[in-house]
Amino acid sequence: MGKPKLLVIEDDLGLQKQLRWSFDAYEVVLASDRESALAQVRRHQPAVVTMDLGLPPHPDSATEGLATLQEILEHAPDTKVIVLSGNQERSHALKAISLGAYDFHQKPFDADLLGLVISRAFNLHQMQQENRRMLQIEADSPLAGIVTRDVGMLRLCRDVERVAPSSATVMLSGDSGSGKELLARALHTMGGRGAHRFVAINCAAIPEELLESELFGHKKGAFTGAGQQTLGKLEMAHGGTFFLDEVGDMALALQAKLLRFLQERVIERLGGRSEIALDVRIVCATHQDLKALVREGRFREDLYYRLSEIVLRLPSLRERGGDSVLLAHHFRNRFCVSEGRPSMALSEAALQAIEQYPWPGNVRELEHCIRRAVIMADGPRIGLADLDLPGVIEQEAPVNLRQARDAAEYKVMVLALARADGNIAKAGELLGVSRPTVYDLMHYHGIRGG
Ligand SMILES: Nc1ncnc2c1ncn2[C@@H]1O[C@H](COP(=O)(O)OP(=O)(O)OP(=O)(O)O)[C@@H](O)[C@H]1O
Repeated sequence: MGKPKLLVIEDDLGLQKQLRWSFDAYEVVLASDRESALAQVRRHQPAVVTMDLGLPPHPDSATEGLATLQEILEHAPDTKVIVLSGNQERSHALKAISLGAYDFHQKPFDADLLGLVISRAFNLHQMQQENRRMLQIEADSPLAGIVTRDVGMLRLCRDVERVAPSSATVMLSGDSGSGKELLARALHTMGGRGAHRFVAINCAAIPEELLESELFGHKKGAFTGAGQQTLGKLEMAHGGTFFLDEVGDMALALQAKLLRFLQERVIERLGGRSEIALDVRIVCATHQDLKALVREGRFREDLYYRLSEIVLRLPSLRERGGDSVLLAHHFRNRFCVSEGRPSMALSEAALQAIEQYPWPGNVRELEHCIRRAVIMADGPRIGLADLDLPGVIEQEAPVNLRQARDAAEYKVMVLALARADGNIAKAGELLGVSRPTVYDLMHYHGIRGG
């Protein structure tokens, strides 16, 4: 990726150069009047612009500058325009802000301070662009609540749309936290059962001896402790959808009862005698290889075929190209709102780590990680350390003497060249070194001549 583009609108050539020297972290493009400024905006679409209000043909008044500002914002309303103004022109600067300028800064400019304002403007612009993209992706979402750009996931969402109106029993297979319940809910609402209940049960989380009454309900006194009649979860889901999570963990005896329900669509409460007919759509999920369990004799083959009329496999998060970063933005937006924090950005290092981390706990792990980071981050930026990812260590500030010297030398070079207005001989005098040494140093630090 190239450097971000900064447009400098300034008719004083000396100042133009000075700004370019000072902000060479950006690709600085220049303009000296309204026409060239608009041409540069159209051509480069810079995120941030610094502008002098006194532009030709009326360098002594703010009219031309304010008109240029208005035209830039009409053409590219997201552009962050920073107005550079003299002390006596405060009212003009305020007028510029009322017309939509992002900020103003007094001349003569202080490179460090203006640098901060510019960098904040770039961050804000980037965040606004990301949010806009996010809203668009959410609006384009193939299924409500599902955020993805991955081809495999998009195909899967289309499959969900297709099977939702049918009465087929669907099995969702995929790693833990990959979104199986989310898809089961989509099947429920899109299958025309949304007015009724979606009831979920996790077979791995409920002790074997309780699971039967959880599923089928019981009559008063059906077993010790059964104080009153209780509806089973299947009955509660009448008219709606019943989601059986981790179905591979169900004990064999109960598997037989579930099979009977799937064949006859009636239940009998524990301790009861009458049969109750139910209209329930069954969706089940597993992270295990059920076929292998069938081979090992731990899962009934006939039940397996009943449950897997249609099998949909969810890719793990690391198989979905680009989705981890996309979801990180999505969760950051969501948690900034729910945790009452102002908008926050994810740092470049954090985004890189998110992209590279394998996410064994899938979307759920990412969701928890971003929630924690939103709560714990000190400033408006989520850094690598805030993510607290196992095995990812933050690069520390250089303690190496050579690196520290290089950094200091670079800073002084830029300053001298700016003061000397790009004149190499003059910069050499200021620095106390010869012209060829200035050239060498410029070459070494990758500083371009102006
Ligand atoms: N594509 C997605 N877009 C947005 N949120 C998602 C997506 N996939 C999953 N989530 C969110 O991630 C979390 C975990 O998803 P879910 O509970 O559906 O996973 P699961 O596969 O059913 O997990 P388990 O197997 O552990 O029960 C939920 O909060 C869900 O809303």
